[in-house]
Amino acid sequence: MSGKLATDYPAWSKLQQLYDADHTKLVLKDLFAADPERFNKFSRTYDSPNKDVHVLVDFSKNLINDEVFSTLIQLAKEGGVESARDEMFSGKHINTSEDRAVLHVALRNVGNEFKINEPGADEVQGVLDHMTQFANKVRSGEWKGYTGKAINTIVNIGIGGSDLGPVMVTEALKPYGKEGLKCHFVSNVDGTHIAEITKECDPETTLFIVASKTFTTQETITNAESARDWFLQSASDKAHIAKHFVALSTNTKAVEAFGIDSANMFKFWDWVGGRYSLWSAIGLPIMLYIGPDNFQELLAGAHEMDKHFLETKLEDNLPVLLGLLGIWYNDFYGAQTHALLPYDQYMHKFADYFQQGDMESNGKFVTKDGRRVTYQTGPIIWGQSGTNGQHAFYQLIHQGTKLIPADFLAPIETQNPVRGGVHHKILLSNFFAQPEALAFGKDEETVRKELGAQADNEALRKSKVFEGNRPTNSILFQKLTPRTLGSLIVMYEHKIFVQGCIWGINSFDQQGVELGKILAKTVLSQLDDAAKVVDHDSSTTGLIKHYISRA
Ligand SMILES: O=P(O)(O)OC[C@H]1O[C@@H](O)[C@@H](O)[C@@H](O)[C@@H]1O
Repeated sequence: MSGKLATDYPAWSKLQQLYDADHTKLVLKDLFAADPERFNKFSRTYDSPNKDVHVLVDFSKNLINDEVFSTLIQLAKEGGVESARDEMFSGKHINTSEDRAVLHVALRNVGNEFKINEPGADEVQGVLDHMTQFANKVRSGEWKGYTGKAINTIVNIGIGGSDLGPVMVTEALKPYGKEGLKCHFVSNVDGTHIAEITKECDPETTLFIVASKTFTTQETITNAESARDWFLQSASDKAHIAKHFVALSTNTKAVEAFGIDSANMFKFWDWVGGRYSLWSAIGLPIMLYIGPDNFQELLAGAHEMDKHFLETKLEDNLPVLLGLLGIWYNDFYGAQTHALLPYDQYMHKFADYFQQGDMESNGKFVTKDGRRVTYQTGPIIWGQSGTNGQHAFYQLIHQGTKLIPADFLAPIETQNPVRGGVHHKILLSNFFAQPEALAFGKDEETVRKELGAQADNEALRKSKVFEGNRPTNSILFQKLTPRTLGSLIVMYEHKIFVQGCIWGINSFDQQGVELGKILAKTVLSQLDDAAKVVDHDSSTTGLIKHYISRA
């Protein structure tokens, strides 16, 4: 990356000029009327080499014209997206603050197509084999618990990147999950989480997966210790831990100190960021649930999208296009948020997953060379599955005062063609209608006609107007298979990369999560005695003392 500010690029200045001069003219109704080819011009299809992943990205309902589009592409060129991408794939230490390579692409390097020399990259297949052997044993019932029974419940204990990926993917790929195998996820340090989950578990048939890159995360270690206590209440003998606890980590010493046999540790490497780790050993709960073959499909779909990102020219490159469009709204229109709206119930955790993926990556105010940015960086990511969102927050997207660019995602084929597919047709009709309504709205004249005798009621009339011109991407994919999901996740991963590159920030550290952790440690040491509560402001002191006085 160049160490430049985004504002240094001529294309950035040109985009500002285009926005200032033209944004009032970028009216979707007019742009579509003026160009019958707009859909063809501003949409792209992606087909995987063997055609089993198909994705259509329609970005024609964005507030762009030819000039804005070509200037955005120019921005990607000037911003060095291509060279930064090549540096990432080659293993250069682009995570500069931690002096690390960023090689999640090495975790799904199916067929070893990319030549990667980073230490550890040659161990990826060995760990996958280890995971596969283990998953096969558990899934077949060969792996026995301490009383000789097979495992029927897995509990992943992890947080952040060691939780959200496996949660999202196991939910998304439920149709591929092993029947009779229950998957639970404990993340929150709130004792309620582990207490409620263990109520649903039988110690004789439960496998705990302690997932932590560092193996020092307070929440995870606390939950793992509580799970171990709960388990030993029944199993008594510590020797039984080996059959019921495995670890996913980069920290062998800490895993052994916890009492987990290193033979039951699945390793990964410091060049795997937490929020990019579901492809690594962190994916073990996914593999246990959907099986090694489907996990391999997930990796294959991811790898194919990596290749697309690496080899496709910028104008046709899906992550690049999504990234640039996001910058247009984030930095020129002043949009604060971006909504992810999957019309597939199985993807109900998709927005949660990319909240971490995007916001922990690009929520940064200094550039890689330590300068404060003078522009907006990462957007607030939010959303939920359609059609639920429509009956909750779409009011604000349609008629609120904020611009909320949104991605609509939907499968052409449903996994559940209930009553001959009637549900899916209704679902998809909403998927098509909402972006149409957002783009074209409803003007006052139309409302007046519809209202008839009531049209003179001005307040009523105005309340029914939809201004429209609200931008969306519509992303249609064939079916939510493991391979397709792998491709979709990676499309968004690299979108985040493209944006971080242009903003000149390090998308791969997360210093912003540290301060709160340190302060919490200090507070924890003071919570049992009011006399110990020192060195805080009066608000924090008051709150802690109030708690102590009533606890
Ligand atoms: O996997 P471990 O090390 O427990 O970290 C879990 C999570 O911790 C948070 O503080 C963040 O830094 C996340 O990026 C990370 O995924």
